[in-house]
Amino acid sequence: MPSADSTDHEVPQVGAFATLLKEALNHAQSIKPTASIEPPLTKPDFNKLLAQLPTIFPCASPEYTSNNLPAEKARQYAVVETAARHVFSGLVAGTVIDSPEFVQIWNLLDFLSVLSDDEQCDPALLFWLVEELLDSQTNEGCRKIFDFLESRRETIIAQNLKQKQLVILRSCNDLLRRLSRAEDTAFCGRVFIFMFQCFPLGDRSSVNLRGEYHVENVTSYEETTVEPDDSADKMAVDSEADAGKDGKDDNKSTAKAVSFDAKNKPAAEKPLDTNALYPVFWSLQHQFSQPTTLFDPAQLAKFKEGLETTMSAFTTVAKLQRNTKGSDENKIPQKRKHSEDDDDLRSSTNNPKYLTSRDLFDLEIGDMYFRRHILIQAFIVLEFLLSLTPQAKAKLANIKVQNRSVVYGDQQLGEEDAGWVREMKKKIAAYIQAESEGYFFHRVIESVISRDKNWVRWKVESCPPIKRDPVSPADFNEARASAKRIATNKRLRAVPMGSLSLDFLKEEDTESAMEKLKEPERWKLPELNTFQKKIETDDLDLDFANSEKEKSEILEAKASKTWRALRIARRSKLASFDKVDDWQKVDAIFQDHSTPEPTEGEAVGDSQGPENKLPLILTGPSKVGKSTLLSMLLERRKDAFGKVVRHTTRSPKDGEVDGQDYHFVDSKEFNMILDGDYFLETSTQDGFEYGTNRKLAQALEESGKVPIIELDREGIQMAKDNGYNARFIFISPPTTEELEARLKKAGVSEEHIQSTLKSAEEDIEHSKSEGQYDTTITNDDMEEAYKQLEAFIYGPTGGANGVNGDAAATGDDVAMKDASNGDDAS
Ligand SMILES: Nc1ncnc2c1ncn2[C@@H]1O[C@H](COP(=O)(O)OP(=O)(O)OP(=O)(O)O)[C@@H](O)[C@H]1O
Repeated sequence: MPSADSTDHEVPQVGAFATLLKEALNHAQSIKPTASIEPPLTKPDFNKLLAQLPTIFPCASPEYTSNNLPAEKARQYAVVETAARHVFSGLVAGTVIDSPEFVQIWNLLDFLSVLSDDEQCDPALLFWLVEELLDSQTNEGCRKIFDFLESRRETIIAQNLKQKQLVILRSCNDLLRRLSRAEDTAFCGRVFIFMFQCFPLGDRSSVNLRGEYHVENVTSYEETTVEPDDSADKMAVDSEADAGKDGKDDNKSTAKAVSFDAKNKPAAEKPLDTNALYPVFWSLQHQFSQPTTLFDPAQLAKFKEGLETTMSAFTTVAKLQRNTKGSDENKIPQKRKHSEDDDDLRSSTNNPKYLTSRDLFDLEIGDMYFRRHILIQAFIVLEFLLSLTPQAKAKLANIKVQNRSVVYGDQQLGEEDAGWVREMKKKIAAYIQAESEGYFFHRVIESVISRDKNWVRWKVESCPPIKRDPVSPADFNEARASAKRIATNKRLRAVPMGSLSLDFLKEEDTESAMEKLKEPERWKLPELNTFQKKIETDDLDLDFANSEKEKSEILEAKASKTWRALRIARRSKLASFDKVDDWQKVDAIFQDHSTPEPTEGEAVGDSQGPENKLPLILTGPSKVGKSTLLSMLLERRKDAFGKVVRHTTRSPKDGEVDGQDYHFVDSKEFNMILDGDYFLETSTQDGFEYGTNRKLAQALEESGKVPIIELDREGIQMAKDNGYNARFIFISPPTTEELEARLKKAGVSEEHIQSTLKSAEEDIEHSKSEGQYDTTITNDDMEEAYKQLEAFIYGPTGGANGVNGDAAATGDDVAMKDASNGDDAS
């Protein structure tokens, strides 16, 4: 039994427990002879000592019963705390954190953790001591303490977290206040991560509810201007050779930077004045770190100008880098070589600040990763600006309790500025995507930003609890019953509307009944021309109708016939639809009697799918006929294919049907799909999001259909970057004139026609690069193009993602006739 150390402590139990603690420490040292934090000591290591507790505190025994138990327990906790603090302060005062003896503190904390889980001391005691320990140590020492905390995190927060939360939060916040976020980011990050892991996701204790910015993070740079160096027609090329020749360059980095040598510069390329760019570029950091300064119109104007200058400089740099690629002299620096000194420096400082020396500037902007870093900052600030548009604010209007600190109710971004922001976002997105693995990188940024928007919204909503209560059994049963009600068929008609009677199946003679099923009128579609006569008769009847009622009945009947006729004509006479302006006059669809009969294998309503079930992705210039070919395929090969309809956040236009033209969803739903990583491609147009949900394609595949997706070139690239396995088909126009004619016919404005033709040429050029598409089909004659499409789809099963060499042999015609010289390349 431990003896009471009554000379040191007025309360005998304190002395007794302090002695027990010391025994525990000695025991710990004997079973863990190392001086390291690991391994943690656990309850079985201290079982013998725990068994002695009831001799000091009778209430520590599980069998102990008393009416006064809570008071006795409170007294025990106070005694344990006093003794523990006493031992602890003795140890802290007598050992330094780097010494091997300091392991005693870790052992003491482990013992207290065991006591706490055993309900023999206050649950927060361990953290109170940790708090003191943090206060007593330098930053370096605090890192060690965090090594301990991180190593024990799961066990020390597993029980009674509520009682511990406050002290954890207080210690972490105190520590964060001590550490400069700017200078000790990595450690700050550890502290934050520790907090995030300790607290439930929806806990608002550490949320920056007031939306404060870290305004002390000032980026300083050399403000004095430097005269351009005319002696060398280059932009500060840092090469070892130069540095050797010219003593003046001694202070420059010895790593090779991107070359801006005028000799290698394409004639049209504007030279880049990095001296002028330097202050403009670095001044952006001011607005990046304090976006609210942009409420001042002068600051906003400066920001716009600065970002535009930076973007055009980045574009020039990227072009120069592409042009000089391959030349050893002008290699882009991939990584600086670090000397050993550098390594030492990096391990002792965690300096997230930009190095803003003028000497480094060329090297920095020549580095793609550096440029990306800046562009991410720009993206964040642009998103912030967009949150000030009336449209963005309207989305918050239905939030009842708004956290005004993060809404900026009195600020509004004007239409013109909003337009600029959207354009700039597009520009930056295109820039990022064009660089190495840019699509993937851009997608990551988009996902992070869209997630962040959800957090911002949560803050705007004043952080409502995110934990949902479990559904009560009563609610569950009610939901199940109503789902059943909805899903259960209503009373069925004896014969579904428009269906032929199946009564004959009841007949005794099953064989003849089955024969009747084979009768052509049961499964064959009526001939198109049969409708012509019926519609003509309706027209005649209309002329002789005696009353409005009779007239409307005839009109209804005619509409039904016309609709059915159009559906049949759609399979083979889609081109004649252009001649139909009025639904009352559909003669055009009956006129061409040379409709080709369905060829073998092209059976009407044939549901047989191709052997190769890989999804098909169709692309090609606008109005080349993608949708037309796709509709033909869906119609002629019923049940074999299914179109994957894209999602969008924009509202439906006149005539657009939800689920048919697009899935019209709100941003929240869109972001949920994005967050789930279900989009195989996304794009932004006029501020609205578009995306193809791979789940829809998957669902089609699961139902036995081959999914068909219509995408533009960027979409295809994204799908490929995402590793989407599909067959890629490029639809090419026969000539630019023909494409122009189709564009005109479709009512596209002259200005758009020119830009569409230009991008069509780029698409066609791109399609010729090897491995881009599995096949190219020239859509001259629609039926012929359709045949080629089927031939490819049903043809020999080849690879995908542009590796199908066989596909080119299936009659595809890669080249577009060159309209300018009349050269028919086909
Ligand atoms: N081979 C063809 N000959 C003549 N006209 C055609 C041919 N193929 C398609 N068209 C017509 O061209 C127009 C555009 O076709 P469609 O809408 O299918 O193009 P698209 O490539 O899907 O266009 P977008 O990409 O803009 O959606 C339609 O009026 C269609 O009838």
